Amino acid sequence: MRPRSEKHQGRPDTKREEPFRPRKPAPQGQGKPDTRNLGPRAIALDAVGEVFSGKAPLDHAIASHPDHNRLEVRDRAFARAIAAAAVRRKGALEAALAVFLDKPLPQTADRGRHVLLCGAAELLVLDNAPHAVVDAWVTLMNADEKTARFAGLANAVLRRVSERGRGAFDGADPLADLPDWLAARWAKTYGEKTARAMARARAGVPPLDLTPRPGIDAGKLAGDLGGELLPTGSIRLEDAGDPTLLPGFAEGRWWVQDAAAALPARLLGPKPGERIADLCAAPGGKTLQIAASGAETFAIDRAKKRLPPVHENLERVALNAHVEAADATQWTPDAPLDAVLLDAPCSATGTLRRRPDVAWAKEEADIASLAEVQSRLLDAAFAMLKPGGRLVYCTCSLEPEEGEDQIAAFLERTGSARLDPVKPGELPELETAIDSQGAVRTRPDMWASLGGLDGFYIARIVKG
Ligand SMILES: C[S@@+](CC[C@H](N)C(=O)[O-])C[C@H]1O[C@@H](n2cnc3c(N)ncnc32)[C@H](O)[C@@H]1O
Repeated sequence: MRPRSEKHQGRPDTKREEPFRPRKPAPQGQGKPDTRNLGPRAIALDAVGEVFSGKAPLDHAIASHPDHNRLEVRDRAFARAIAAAAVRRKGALEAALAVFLDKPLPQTADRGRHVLLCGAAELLVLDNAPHAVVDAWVTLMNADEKTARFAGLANAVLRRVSERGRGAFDGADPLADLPDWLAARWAKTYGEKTARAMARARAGVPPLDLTPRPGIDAGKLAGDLGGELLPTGSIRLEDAGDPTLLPGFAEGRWWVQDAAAALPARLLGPKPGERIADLCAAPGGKTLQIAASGAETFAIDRAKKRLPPVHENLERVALNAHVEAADATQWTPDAPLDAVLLDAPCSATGTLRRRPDVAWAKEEADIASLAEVQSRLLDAAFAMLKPGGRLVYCTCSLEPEEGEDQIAAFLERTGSARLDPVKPGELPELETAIDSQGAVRTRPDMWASLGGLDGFYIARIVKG
């Protein structure tokens, strides 16, 4: 299974990026622009502006748009598909546009540039009908006095992109889709070749991964769902549609969780009767794994507003946990714990294939401040353990400061801590993800033939 192109893709959550054909092409009227049927595109355009200016994450920008609630569900999905494609493939789309632009639009013309980007995204990523696409984006360019002067240019450029833009788009360097600071970082950390493979792997929208509830026949469930059972136990589906409509959702037979995100709790190895804390728990994917083992589970998260999904997930899957809103650096258990899972807040650069906007919501300086938070959380988590207790630390980041460097510094300052190396048999067909210390580093370009996986760092530590 390979990563799919955007036109066939879906997100891991309940929202999907789906192919879309406008019901009716926007009319080619003269004079006052006709903005009928432009609602989803206008929302996508505003959302792209919010993402690139760092004002809001993509889903929030779309859902909080004043016109969002007026759209049918199908049109909301269309708005998201356009905006996500424009954000995900920014560099490649700009490369295709540049071929037909004598010079770039001025720096002051952000909105005009975003019109071209969204139009090109529809043409080259979503493969929508060129005539309707060009008409709609030219009309939108014309509809705003700040961009109207570029309407003629948009018409000419988007037409040419639809006819001859494919080569430049397909040939573009995938690293150009990322903010410059992140592309440079990945190249420095992993080398140009691997960094490019990582960027390429996040260019397509990933499949949907599910974690089956323990005790369920995962092979049979995979067959029932038309999916594939992955070597580490997750089930992978392509073109799954809305997960809440899939068989077994309501009965709690599985939950949505990237195959890499399912590894930390598996490597923790929770056992019935153990007392285990999941310290940064919301929305609760790893809490469910721990609770399903029969361990007494404490799900702690600082963000109270992120806790309702934890409760809803536990209820749907019919599992129990003590759920509490608390800062994990302040929270203390009644008695020392058998194990702690710390899925620390991070830059989330490992999840770009699922959330392409994440790269634009962060700056390089954020990594150092997040690393400080992670360091405090690590110390607090370790203090909660009884002697012999286990700590699994993980982040969905590809940055060493939030992974390898973080754990090296922790082991250096904590005499009673030792790394418990992950054994090859614990990660079937993913043995290459185990580093020389016995920690785990997954990357989006791994498991290429199976459809890739998110980037995670995972270390298992024992208290001496
Ligand atoms: C990566 S997410 C956790 C995802 C979750 N473990 C899962 O698998 O569904 C990080 C979480 O850390 C929480 N968080 C950040 N700082 C925290 C702190 N000091 N104490 C507790 N939770 C914190 C955030 O609210 C966020 O929900």
